[in-house]
Amino acid sequence: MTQDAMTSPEAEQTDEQRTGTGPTPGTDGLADRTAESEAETVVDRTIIEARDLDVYYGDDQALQGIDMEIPEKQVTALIGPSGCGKSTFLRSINRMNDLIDIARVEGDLYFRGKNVYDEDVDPVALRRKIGMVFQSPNPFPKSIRENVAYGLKVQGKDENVDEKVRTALERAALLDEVEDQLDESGLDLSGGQQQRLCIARAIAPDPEVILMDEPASALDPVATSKIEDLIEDLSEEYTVVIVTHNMQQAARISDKTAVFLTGGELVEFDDTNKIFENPENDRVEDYITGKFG
Ligand SMILES: Nc1ncnc2c1ncn2[C@@H]1O[C@H](COP(=O)(O)OP(=O)(O)OP(=O)(O)O)[C@@H](O)[C@H]1O
Repeated sequence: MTQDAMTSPEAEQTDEQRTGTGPTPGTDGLADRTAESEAETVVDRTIIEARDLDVYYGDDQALQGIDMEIPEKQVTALIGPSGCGKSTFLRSINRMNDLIDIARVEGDLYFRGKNVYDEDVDPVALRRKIGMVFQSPNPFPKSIRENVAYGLKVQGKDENVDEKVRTALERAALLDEVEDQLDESGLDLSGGQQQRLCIARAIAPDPEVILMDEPASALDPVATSKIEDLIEDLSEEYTVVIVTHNMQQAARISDKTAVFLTGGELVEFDDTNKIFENPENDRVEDYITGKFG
């Protein structure tokens, strides 16, 4: 998927708006971060948990029985050969697969202990807590300021928009470069700057999780390096889950690595050092050492 459906007007229109009254606070069925984080401060706390998750496209099964616990405020990389289901898993976390007619999900996917597939979860609200950045930088054909302010306006967060825009640009390591051109088109920026603008757009509504689907694959090495530094910085504040084809990138920036292999199986999930230095599974070792894939 190349379209930034997470933050696009189409995504807001396509999704059915549902108002939930679940067991957790709020009207979207989802827990409130402040209340939870005050209650508990545990290192390596799980924020996303998949339990026996299967995803099908029509009759074809793309993911098989995935079990995974993703820790809060760390970088988790999803790696594996083409077609093994990495993007499908990423999209299942914030229900982007809902937008694909033939996609069907079975099993459980919890965000802070709440199953995101429960009836009372509003997928649009879920995507505000779990933002997404795609492979190709795709700013709207609008000013830099409007690009970042988009998510805030949709939510009716109209107060202090300029300040919030600046904060998001600063967190995305872009403010210094664009401070004097906030009213110029986002499309006039370089590819790397456009991708950081898309990251600023994703973080402006203050999500808890940022999903990234090969965010640097269309960029040159210098721009890639900036995005990698940024991802490491972002993980102090956010949970980052990133799909990458680049094993060196996964090794450089992630804390945990999940290795998917053909058939949509999660073969190994562990600390990144362990996966790259001493994997348990022979097929993972073969993949890491380039014997296949
Ligand atoms: N929208 C879709 N409709 C039908 N089948 C799909 C769709 N998206 C993915 N698939 C299929 O599901 C399987 C997993 O695809 P997915 O894109 O999740 O894998 P991936 O590991 O992210 O691949 P890549 O690294 O090439 O992006 C593949 O067989 C793919 O053809």
